[in-house]
Amino acid sequence: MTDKQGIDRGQNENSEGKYDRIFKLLVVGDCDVGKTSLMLRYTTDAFTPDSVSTVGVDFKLKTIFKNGRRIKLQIWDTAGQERFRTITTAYFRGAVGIVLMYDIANEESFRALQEWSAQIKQHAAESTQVILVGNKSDIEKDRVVPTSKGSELAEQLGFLFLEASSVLNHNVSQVFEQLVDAICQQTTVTVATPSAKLTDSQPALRPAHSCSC
Ligand SMILES: Nc1nc2c(ncn2[C@@H]2O[C@H](COP(=O)(O)OP(=O)(O)OP(=O)(O)O)[C@@H](O)[C@H]2O)c(=O)[nH]1
Repeated sequence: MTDKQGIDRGQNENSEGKYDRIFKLLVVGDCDVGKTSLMLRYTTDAFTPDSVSTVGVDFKLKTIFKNGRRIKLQIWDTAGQERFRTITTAYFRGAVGIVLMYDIANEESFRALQEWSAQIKQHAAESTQVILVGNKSDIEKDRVVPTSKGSELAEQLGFLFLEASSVLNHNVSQVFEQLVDAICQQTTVTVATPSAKLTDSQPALRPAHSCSC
């Protein structure tokens, strides 16, 4: 059901099935920090140790239930490689939530967060919620980024923060749940209409409308 302003108030159905809300989320960060693994662990509950480097972008869908509403998450996994940067930043537009990742055993991936946050500020909407994720918390012996450094940076940037491990399935669902909670707490979120196409050549959703979860 769509009201006069074109805002979806009821249940919609498109080729991806029924939903009340659809949120476009993006997973970004340097190469090899574990973006694909996190997305796959969350959407398929599987971990594949020999995952291949993402080329461009890819997405997976997952439906969750919140306050009796069916929320479809459209989770976009982006390539960490610099050569894909122009493509991946185009996908920031229309994202209501971003998972920004680094590897707790890779100092360079942590330093790169300054550049990633600058890209987010430049290309994403001001209302976009961001969660900083220190990944690979299972390899504590190789840790070079203390938890306190991660949480301090997140606080400074105004982002949520968690450490996670796709290997151990530690905090994986919490990453997405906390991000969705933050999105739902806002009064204005981007809502896709039933006609929104899930193609990788059409990354943008419809303009922001007021709604709550
Ligand atoms: N120990 C450990 N290894 C992980 C974890 N998550 C991913 N990895 C490994 O890290 C490597 C990179 O994982 P990917 O998920 O492909 O990383 P990515 O960020 O998607 O990489 P790009 O697509 O190249 O940007 C792979 O060898 C994974 O098996 C984790 O939580 N713990």
